[in-house]
Amino acid sequence: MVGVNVKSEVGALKKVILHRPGDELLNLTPDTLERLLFDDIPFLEVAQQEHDAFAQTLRDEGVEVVYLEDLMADVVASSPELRDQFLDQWIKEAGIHTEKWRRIISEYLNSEFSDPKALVEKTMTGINLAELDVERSNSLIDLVSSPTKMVIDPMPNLYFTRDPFAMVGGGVTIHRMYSVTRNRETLYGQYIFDNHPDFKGTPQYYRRDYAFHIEGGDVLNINDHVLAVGISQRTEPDAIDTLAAGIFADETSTIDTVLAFDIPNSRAFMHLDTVFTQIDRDKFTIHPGILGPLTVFELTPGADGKVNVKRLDSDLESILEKYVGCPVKLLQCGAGDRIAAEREQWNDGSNTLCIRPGTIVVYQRNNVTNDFLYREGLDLKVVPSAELSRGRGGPRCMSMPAWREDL
Ligand SMILES: NC(=[NH2+])NCCC[C@H](N)C(=O)O
Repeated sequence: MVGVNVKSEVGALKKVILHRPGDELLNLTPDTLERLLFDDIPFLEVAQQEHDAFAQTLRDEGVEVVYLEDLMADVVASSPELRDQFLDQWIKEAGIHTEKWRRIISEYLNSEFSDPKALVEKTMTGINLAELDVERSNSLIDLVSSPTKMVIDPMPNLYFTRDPFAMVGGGVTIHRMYSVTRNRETLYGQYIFDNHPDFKGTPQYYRRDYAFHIEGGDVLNINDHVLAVGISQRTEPDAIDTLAAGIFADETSTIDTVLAFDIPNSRAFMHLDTVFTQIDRDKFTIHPGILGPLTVFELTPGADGKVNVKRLDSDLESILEKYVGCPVKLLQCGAGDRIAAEREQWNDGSNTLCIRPGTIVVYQRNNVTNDFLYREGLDLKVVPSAELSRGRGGPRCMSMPAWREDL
């Protein structure tokens, strides 16, 4: 399958991009957790088993699973120039600005990581000072620095492939991220969408060097005419304006309406998909905590490339009914129990991945919400989640659909 096609949240999933959590998780420490956006340190071996179970669940449902690290390894293997250019940029964006350290790091990578996939994985893992062959002179580093400090940070959030880029219809948005730590992740997407034979030529509606931040957890494809984007901790309204103008200007795109959902700015609700996902043609899961404070704006093409914006003064259900085109049902995380709702939302109870209308992947630990969805007639594919959930992301966060069948 070449190119991308994602014109809904629920059309039969055919191809998805994942990242198997790797040694980057071993470089999380209590001191860096907050900055690296984790709440605890996952046990890597079990996190990998859980992730493999997630990938197998998708394969069993006929989905082609491709890994970000393999796509990037293909790019690195395809040309020595691209490989060098990527490494230079990766070193620079890791905050290494002196000639001396650039040389030490690139020599280390070139001598120890000749295999393209090992090299790509190393760029994800980060580099510890102790790994580098630095002469132990009487320099200040030797005297006061810890020999085991990170020279280059890991990228532990990479297994949330939902966020650094997002498919919008037949195009892609490559993001400027909210946090320094996640901004480096988008390099892989940029190289893959610029160079990989399976993705090259896909229209790019947003680029990583734009000024405003936006993340894929906020981007929901309602149908081939309507895109929903969250205004959240991670996505600025200015980015949605820019994105809407880019989509409306592309003649190949059929999207004529962007809905901006203004959700409260908090860690628990970092993206729209942490509180709201579509699970069937006419059903959504929702965290009751956002129902009150939610405001929705409609963006449509105006004259001379401008974008018209209008505030929608009705409740969420009526808004969805209008744009989805049929009566909709909002199923609440926690099944009406407020404590269960908050507990399970924190562990991604309303963050589901739809495989086809009515069939969804959910985390095992959210049993109150899962029982409720089961009783409402949904077909649940339950995956283990004790370790993966410590990164604060669920099945939707851990997956980037590249191809869904049209509805
Ligand atoms: N689409 C999502 N909800 N992604 C969740 C990402 C979690 C990650 N630790 C972060 O804070 O960025």
